[in-house]
Amino acid sequence: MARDDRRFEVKICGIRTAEALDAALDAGADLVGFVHFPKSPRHLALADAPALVARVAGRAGKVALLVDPDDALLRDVIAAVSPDILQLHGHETPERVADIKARFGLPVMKALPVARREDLAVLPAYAAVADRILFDAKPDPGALLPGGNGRPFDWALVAGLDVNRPLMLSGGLTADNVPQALGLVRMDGVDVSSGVEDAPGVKSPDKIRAFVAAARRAASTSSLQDPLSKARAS
Ligand SMILES: O=C(O)c1ccccc1N[C@@H]1O[C@H](COP(=O)(O)O)[C@@H](O)[C@H]1O
Repeated sequence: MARDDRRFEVKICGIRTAEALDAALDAGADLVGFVHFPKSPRHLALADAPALVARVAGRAGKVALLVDPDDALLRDVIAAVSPDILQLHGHETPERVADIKARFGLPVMKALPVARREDLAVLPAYAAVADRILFDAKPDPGALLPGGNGRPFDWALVAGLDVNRPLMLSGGLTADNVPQALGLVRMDGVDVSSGVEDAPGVKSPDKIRAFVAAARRAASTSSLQDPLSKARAS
């Protein structure tokens, strides 16, 4: 599908409470993310997942976020969350991404950590097997979390990419900076966790509403911009 025909998607990630979920759904988020990673302050225990995700009731796509999961964990998370998309946010190789897709029959969004242009060398290999690509800031070596650090990267690095897959931007996005980000790069969607929180793991309904509105406004003008893409094409 050509990029212009795709709906711009807003994802609110790291949801653990009914209040946050309802805020995301009422604000019109397209995707809601549930983190299964015990080191994260946004970790959603499998036992708590079914009751929470039942509230989604088809109003948004459900994304299960995992970090280097083995097959047993994937099976358990899929049973508890019934996700529409698996988000792989670890060091999964392209071969493992293809293997997970084949085994579990769900679309996969692969997160790629970005700090420098060289980090994008792996993009073609992942774009060949993943259904979507998510760009996130590369964490510092030894960081506790591979994502969800509330940290932006140089968005210009992902401007003007020619990839036949939906691309999402994440990493330190907020209602305040998402217009600037989408003014610089054209993306198929944005993903946020820390930027809609009052404290790590504590979502703010007000910030969720503000982010969804700001992202939608910015996306509606972004397709006219992407100055770096235009400069590269000419
Ligand atoms: O949110 C987490 O705790 C998390 C844990 C492990 C891997 C990824 C995680 N979050 C994802 O990271 C990006 C950026 O988040 P932020 O907005 O900078 O906080 C986003 O895709 C989250 O889904």
